[in-house]
Amino acid sequence: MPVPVVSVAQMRQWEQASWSAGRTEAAVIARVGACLAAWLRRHVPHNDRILILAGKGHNGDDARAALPHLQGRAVDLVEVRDPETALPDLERALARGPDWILDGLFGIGLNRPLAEPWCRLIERINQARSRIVSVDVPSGLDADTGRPWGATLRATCTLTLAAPKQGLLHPAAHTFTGRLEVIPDIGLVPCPIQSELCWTLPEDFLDWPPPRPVAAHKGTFGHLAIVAGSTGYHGAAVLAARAAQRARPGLITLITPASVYAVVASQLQAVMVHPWSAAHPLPGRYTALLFGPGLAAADLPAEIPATLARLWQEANVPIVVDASALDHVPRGPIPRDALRVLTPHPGEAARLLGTTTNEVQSNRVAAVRALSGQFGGAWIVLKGYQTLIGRQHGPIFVNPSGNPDLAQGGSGDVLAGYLAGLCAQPPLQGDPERLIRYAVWQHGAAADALSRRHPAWVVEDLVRTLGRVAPHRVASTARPATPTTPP
Ligand SMILES: NC(=O)C1=CN([C@@H]2O[C@H](COP(=O)(O)OP(=O)(O)OC[C@H]3O[C@@H](n4cnc5c(N)ncnc54)[C@H](O)[C@@H]3O)[C@@H](O)[C@H]2O)[C@H](O)CC1
Ligand SMILES: [K+]
Repeated sequence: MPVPVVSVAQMRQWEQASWSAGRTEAAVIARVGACLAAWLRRHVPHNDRILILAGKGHNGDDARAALPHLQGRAVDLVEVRDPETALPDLERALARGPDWILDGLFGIGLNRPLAEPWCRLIERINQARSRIVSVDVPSGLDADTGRPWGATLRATCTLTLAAPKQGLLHPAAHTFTGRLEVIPDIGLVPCPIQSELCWTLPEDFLDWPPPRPVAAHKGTFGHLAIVAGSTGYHGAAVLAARAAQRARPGLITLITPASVYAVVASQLQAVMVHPWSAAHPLPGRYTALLFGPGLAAADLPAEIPATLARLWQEANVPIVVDASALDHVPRGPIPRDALRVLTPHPGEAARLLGTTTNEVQSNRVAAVRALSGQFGGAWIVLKGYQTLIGRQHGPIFVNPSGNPDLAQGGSGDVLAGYLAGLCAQPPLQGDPERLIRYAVWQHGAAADALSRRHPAWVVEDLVRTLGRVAPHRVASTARPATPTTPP
């Protein structure tokens, strides 16, 4: 289940509900310690030195509770109850050159500006070139607003407990949180809080996509039509088609302008390729349509935008629209039960909304709501760091996977193709919310798997890895998700 994004007050409410139901703080802290240690054992090379900084509140208790589970590792513990008296111990520990610091100085209990000695201590830790893993919140950050209370540790990774705190998702917080991960199960009662924003967990997909029926044949899994590519942009069509293959619909047909037909067709085998013709029956027998990647050249046949506009308003099969094709989607109502998905990046979202990229980025949730409102309640995938998925009403999901190595031309074409390949499959069409969340998560998780092995990967590698990352439970003792070796 995705977890809600919460305020500090809501987190306290959840905590209280747990204690009232008989859960104990001691048991929760012990479990948090075990989860933190499991994360460290998984990510920290065996000979690396770890420094645990334990503050005076429960955030410190959490960090301290990891210690018994790190036997056999080089670990120092420094208790920081007062910044001035702790300084000599801290300097001694830093002189030992810790590779990693587990930051348990302050969590959600920080509720006022930090005095000068605390700020100096925090800046001193930031200067020590260790990788910082923050427990719950980077120490010094206001977990509600995402702004520093004077000084804040700059974490490589923040392991937030039970649910992400709203301030951690604020753009101002990103340089302090580093990569944000959620440890969902710390032993509290089921979450009593509802929130507009929900955080997707890898374990949401442990049973998805469902197993294929033994007697299935290619007709079971639908037929995707992709309308993509144009002079100068033929590669986008090829990438989208190859990514769609990774989603494994029964059949894929790519329809591309005659000007690039030969070069596109020569790069694909299992995908059927046709030159664009207004006579080609759409939606015809297809079970989903993708319009977009590479439909950007000035000489694009005029019937393509017109066909998209007609199908968007009439066709009763799922339609995904990406990239330049977004400009041809008509505003207003869409057929009642037909799936419609738009996948803009912030620049495209700004163009559609008649605003600036900065405006979109400063309130991404509002941008999703506004776009969906304009386009008849369609699903919006607003790409970028922590991609958002949602509609005009209902929950908006934050995707946790992906990393800056995805910032390369073609990665959006790959997402659109993969997403459309899933949309085409009748056995998956009953749960569009999970389908879209899974496509976005898998795309980011494939990038993460590649980056763990080698950062210098290219989009063609992404296509090869897509669909191969197995979802896992966060902070379990199981191995992290890694792709299997491509055949
Ligand atoms: N939320 C949960 O369900 C659980 C959270 N856990 C962890 O506990 C912390 C919150 O613990 P708490 O003791 O309330 O607060 P902190 O550890 O963040 O420490 C606050 C500590 O510092 C004092 N303080 C506040 N502001 C300042 C300041 N500007 N200068 C100096 N001192 C300050 C405050 O008075 C307290 O003494 C949460 O983040 C989780 O890590 C548990 O795991 C249980 C479940
Ligand atoms: K912390």
